[in-house]
Amino acid sequence: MKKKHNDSQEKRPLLLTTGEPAGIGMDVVLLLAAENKLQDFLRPIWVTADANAMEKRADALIAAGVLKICPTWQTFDIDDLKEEALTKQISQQSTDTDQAFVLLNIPCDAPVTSGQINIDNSAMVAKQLEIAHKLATNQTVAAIVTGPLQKSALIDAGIKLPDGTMFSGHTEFFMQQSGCEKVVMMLANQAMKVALVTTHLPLKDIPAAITAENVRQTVQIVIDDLREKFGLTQPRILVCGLNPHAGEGGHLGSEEIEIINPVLREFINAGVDISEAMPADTLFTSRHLANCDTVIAMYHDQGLPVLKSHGFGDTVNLTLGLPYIRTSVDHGTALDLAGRGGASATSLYQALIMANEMADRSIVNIPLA
Ligand SMILES: N[C@H](C(=O)O)[C@H](O)COP(=O)(O)O
Repeated sequence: MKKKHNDSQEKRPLLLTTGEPAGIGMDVVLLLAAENKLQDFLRPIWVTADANAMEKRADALIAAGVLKICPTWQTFDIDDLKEEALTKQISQQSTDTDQAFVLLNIPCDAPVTSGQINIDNSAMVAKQLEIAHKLATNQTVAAIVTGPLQKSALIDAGIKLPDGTMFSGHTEFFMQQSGCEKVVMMLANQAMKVALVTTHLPLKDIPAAITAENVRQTVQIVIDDLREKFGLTQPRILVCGLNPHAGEGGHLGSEEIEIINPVLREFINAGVDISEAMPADTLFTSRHLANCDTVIAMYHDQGLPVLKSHGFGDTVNLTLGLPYIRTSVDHGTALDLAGRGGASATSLYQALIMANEMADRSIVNIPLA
């Protein structure tokens, strides 16, 4: 593949959604901005938030002694701007390099109180995701980095996924908005990367979701994105079984024999460095992890507790298989810390670093027309 570098592509912004306004999404942006860490990225950082709430949160953090200095930013009302005009207007006006970030103002419908969810503001949270999706799809921004939202608040407000089903997370929202049949949730930190065959499902619904097609699509997306987004040309993958002891030869469950292993053997026979289903309890030991780039787990709480116990706060959540780059923090809204201090911005910083690296890699891989 021929390579080219394109200056305008390189300078495309990273779009950061602050998510739930009562949570710590704005706090962690302000913390990074005050430490001049948003300037580490050779790209503009665009942040979606309510402008008034952001100012009040900065005041609260200064009053709490958490921020020594108040970072400065430039605010744009995006409601008035069509996406095509947005980049032009912002790049014309944002000439002041002292500004830590560009704030895309999405007003809340109700006043924001730190730590207190108000479901009247859930539409504003959903709007952040819609705008992020639009700006990533039309390539105005190089990547989306999402802050935490409160899933229950969106559900209680009656906000649905694009297909009309219950809101269950960014992952499913961006998948449906993009028209993807399947995406893969992966969480990554220094210790390991864990990708999931199923995402936000009740435990009782998981066995039915472990189909040959789901396993096959998951593995293929993981392979493709490890190559494309992480630059791993020959990824080494270990796969958890669904049942204890990976089914103990069929005595503790048959999914491994009937569904999972036949699919994994297709990949093994095609030359992919991937295991058959392994007992999850021993897979996650250093002996196995030392020789593996990614673990594929069958469900959320099979893989993520192990990963988060090795680095909660330094972990990045990302969505594989989307037509754009999306990374995210590994934590929730931490309502008890909002506006008070105590929130850590390390996961957001790691999510920005990962999105930035992936965006740089995607420029190098743009084929010449
Ligand atoms: N499963 C995610 C985690 O453990 O961090 C979290 O629920 C966020 O999911 P979304 O990115 O789909 O909102």
